[in-house]
This record gives sequence, structure tokens and C-alpha cells, in this order.
Amino acid sequence: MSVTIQNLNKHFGDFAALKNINLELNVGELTALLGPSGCGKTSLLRIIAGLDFADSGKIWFAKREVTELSAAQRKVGFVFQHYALFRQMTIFDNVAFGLQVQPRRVRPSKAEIADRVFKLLQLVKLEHLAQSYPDQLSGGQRQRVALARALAVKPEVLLLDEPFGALDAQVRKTLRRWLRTLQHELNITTVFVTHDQEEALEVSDRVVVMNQGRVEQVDLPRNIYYAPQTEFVTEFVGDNNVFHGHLQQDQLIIGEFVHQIKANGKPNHNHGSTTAYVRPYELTLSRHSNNALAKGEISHIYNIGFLTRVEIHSSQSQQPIEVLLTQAQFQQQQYQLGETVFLIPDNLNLFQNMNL
Ligand SMILES: Nc1ncnc2c1ncn2[C@@H]1O[C@H](COP(=O)(O)OP(=O)(O)OP(=O)(O)O)[C@@H](O)[C@H]1O
Repeated sequence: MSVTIQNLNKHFGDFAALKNINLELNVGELTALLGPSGCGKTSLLRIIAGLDFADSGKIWFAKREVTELSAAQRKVGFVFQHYALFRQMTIFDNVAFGLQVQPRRVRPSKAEIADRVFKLLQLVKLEHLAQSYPDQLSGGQRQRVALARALAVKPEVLLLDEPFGALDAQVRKTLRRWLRTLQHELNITTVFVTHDQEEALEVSDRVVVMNQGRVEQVDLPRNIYYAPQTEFVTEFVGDNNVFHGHLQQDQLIIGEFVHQIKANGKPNHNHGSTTAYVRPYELTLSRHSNNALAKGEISHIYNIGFLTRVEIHSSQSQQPIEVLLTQAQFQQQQYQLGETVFLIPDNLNLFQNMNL
């Protein structure tokens, strides 16, 4: 079931929480809504679910307009960050709940319910805990039960609001891989809210990056990382070093440094005040100033297995500059703490400041 969102707006009092959202979520895809706290992810998810309603705009599930329909009428499955399981019910009864409360005329028979619940518990690999109670389960297991419960009513769209947000890092990692496999097996259109970029990039088929109630970019995870279209996406996703300078034709001028820009890195306008973003692994250290962006003093060296992280203090950057090299690269050059080095970029993401 595809989901289409058209010209959606939502206010809370005077505050515009969602501003003209247009989205097309593809059938069977796992879409992540990613953005900082307060950008409107949960508001959008709740409106897709029918738990809240927009001021204007329309929503379709395939060809069925659902804008005015309640959550129950839309047939969505929902999983929240905090496992909302019924503590006094067994795991089996928790999963069966949505089916047992259906009106008699549509409710499956007792045997059918039992069969479906066991299949779902097998799917989330918890069939051995059917007769346990939520308090006897770990956080990760409870979230898997919550997912089985959401799936029990055969939803057309599955909506997950930071489902692993309350779990520790290791469990999160295991569960997000597991969710990805499961989601592909079931092929159910899924929307997943997260403020964790690694989670969004690893789990989803497509990522919607949001900022202050607007959609900034909708793209494949690799494009969000390697080809960010806006300054916000560049800054929000992945680590960056930031340099402020001036563009003049093909040259980026930062203080005393003049860097020749490669043909593929040129922005549309080639004049004026510019911010350059460079990933830590896209910077190389050199003892020569040729085509450098900046220079500075090595202030910290940190080995992290295969990689070496080098921090550099420079008057060209407000923050310490971070460079990631392989151990081999680093050792070959024998850089020392306190040494002055030049920074050469392999790639630049340039955004021009239109106000200046
Ligand atoms: N019921 C409400 N009444 C008033 N303001 C609200 C309400 N719900 C959300 N907001 C505001 O709308 C904005 C978006 O909230 P929302 O919960 O959608 O953000 P979010 O991106 O999901 O953030 P988080 O990651 O912190 O959950 C926030 O500024 C929030 O304070």
C-alpha cells in the first residue's frame, strides 16, 4: 500500500509544526523520518496514523483517501518508544488483544486467533515466551512483542515511533538489523521515526530529512550521506569540518589560502561568501601548502583500531578540525603532536550565503 501526502499543514495554536508536506511513500518500503527534536516527525506520523488530524492537506493509502478517517478505519499498526504492553496479560494475550476486541462479525475464531498469534510470535522469535508476562521480558523482547501485536491485525501501513529509543546501544543495533530483515520479508509499507542518523541510514530504503516542520530532502540513504542537497542535511548527517570563505570563480579563498575547486564541486554561482563542509575522511594532511584550505597544529592523536583520528587547532576554523586517516597513512608520514600541518580536501560541499 503506497502512502501519498499532499500539501499537509499542521498548527498547534500559532505554531506551525508542519509546513506544506508533500511525500510519496512507496509500497513495501521502509521510510525513515529523520530530524532533530521538535522538527515535526512525530506530528507527521500521528497524522498518517489518524491519531491526529492536519489543518489542511490530504492523505491517500493507495487510491483510498483517508484524510478524515480514524486510526481504526485506516488499518494502521503502531509501535511507540515505550512498550505499551498490558502488564497483567500474558505475551500471547497481548498479541491477541487487537483481534479479540474486534466486532464479532469480523473477529476470527478462537482457533484462528491462536494460530495467527503463534505465527507472529515465531516471526519475532518469542514463541517460547507466550505464557510469560511483560515484566519477565527484556526491553528488546518487549518491543518485539509490541511489533507482533501491531502486526496481528494485518495493518496496511506500519508506523513506528522511535521503537528502539529506550533501549541500550547494543540491543538497538541487533533489533534494527532484525527489523530490516523482518520488514523485507513482510513487505509492508513502514514509516519509522528516529532522530538517530545511523539508525535511519542503516535500516531504511529511503530517508526523509525534516527540519522545522519542512521536508529538506527525500532520498536513498547513501545520497543523504554522500549527496546532501541542502546545508541543513549536510550539517545534520555525518561529521563535518566547517570553513567560512569566499568564492571567486574557481577558487575558494579562506584567509591566506587559495584552493582550486575541482570542476564537479562547483556551485551554481561562483561568487561571494561561502561555507565549505568537509568530512573528516576527506581531508589529507600535508607538509606543503599547495592547494591547502587551512593550516594548524596537531593537538590530539587518537588511534581507533584501523583508523587514526587527528585533531588540529587552526585559526581558519572555530572548532578543532578533525581528520580521519588509516593507521598506515598516519604512520607512513610520522606526524607528531604539536607539528604544523596543511589541510588538503579531496572533496568539498559548498553552500553560498545568499544574504551577503
Ligand atoms: N499537542 C501539541 N501541542 C502543542 N505543541 C505541540 C504538540 N505536539 C507537538 N507540538 C510541537 O510541535 C513541534 C513538533 O513536535 P514533534 O513531536 O512532532 O517533533 P519531533 O520531531 O517528533 O520531536 P522529538 O524527536 O523530540 O519527538 C514541537 O515544537 C512541539 O513542541
